[in-house]
Amino acid sequence: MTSPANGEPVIAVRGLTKVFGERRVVDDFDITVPRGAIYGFLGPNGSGKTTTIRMLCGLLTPDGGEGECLGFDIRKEAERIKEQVGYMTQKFSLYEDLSIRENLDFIARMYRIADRRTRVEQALEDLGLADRASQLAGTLSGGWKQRLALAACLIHDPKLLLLDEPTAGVDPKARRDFWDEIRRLSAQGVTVLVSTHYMDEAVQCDFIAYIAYGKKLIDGPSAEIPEQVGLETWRVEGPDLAALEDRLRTEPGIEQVARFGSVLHVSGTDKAALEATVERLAAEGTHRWRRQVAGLEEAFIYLMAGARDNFARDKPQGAG
Ligand SMILES: Nc1ncnc2c1ncn2[C@@H]1O[C@H](COP(=O)(O)OP(=O)(O)OP(=O)(O)O)[C@@H](O)[C@H]1O
Repeated sequence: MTSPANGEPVIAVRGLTKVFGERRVVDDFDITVPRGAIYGFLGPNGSGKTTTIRMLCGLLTPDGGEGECLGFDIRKEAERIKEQVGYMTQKFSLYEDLSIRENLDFIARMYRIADRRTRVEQALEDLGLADRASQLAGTLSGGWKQRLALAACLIHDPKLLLLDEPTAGVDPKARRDFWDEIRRLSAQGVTVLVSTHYMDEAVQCDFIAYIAYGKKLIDGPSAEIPEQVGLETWRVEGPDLAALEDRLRTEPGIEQVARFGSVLHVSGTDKAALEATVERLAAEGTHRWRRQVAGLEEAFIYLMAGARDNFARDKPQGAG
């Protein structure tokens, strides 16, 4: 069976393009995903993340572009790709009137898994679902539904997981548990591509691509994203931060004020303008100012703040 060797990327596509009507919803998109990586897709609603994911796994035929996923041609060998991909969609798509075990058994039958019963019991154990195996899927909370959905898309041992906003609407504790599971899978060599709107998920990714209006605006290892965004950041602490926060938002050179506990992180892309403002405010002597290395958190807040729902209007505005 063809499969990418260790050093080869699991996904390598170039110029991926999809047009719906007159809209180019994915535009000349390149992406390379190394084996075992957790790769995050960030971007506003409607920026083309789902469409890209669907083209990568052979569910949608691109109008332009080429490449391989899991060593198979995304245009000509879509069926082979689907066999080895676990795809978790935004919408819960399992049977609500079947139990957890019955749902997994059904999926295992669809994949014609030889040792079906053992595999289902194993999946129940691995995902911590064994105690609830008889519970109807429709009666599960959001976090448990999502765990079941993950178990279902892992049942055939996929090499690549495509997760489309897997934790939307799930509470932070369930989200952390989910991510522990993703890390465990990644450590076993499963490659994960995940789209998200959440900062706490973005910071878990090894690589990030930021997408707006179907175009990839930024991508790279997570640690390099802040530099690419080009934010200069200062931290400030002292009395009455709420009032200071309001004031800072009107000062020149300050594009973002984010609160982290008892400090504010103040950022901008115009270094000189920001420094002039900081110097002036620091001279007042009421607050302590210190230069701060911009992290992924600041970069993420900056990117998402600039983003609006794509295609909500005809003309692009404020992308990224
Ligand atoms: N089958 C389709 N026919 C026509 N337009 C479509 C189709 N599928 C998606 N679109 C449009 O393409 C654009 C990109 O949608 P897509 O779902 O890929 O974005 P997304 O980044 O995943 O958004 P979200 O974060 O909201 O899921 C949207 O404007 C959407 O309405």
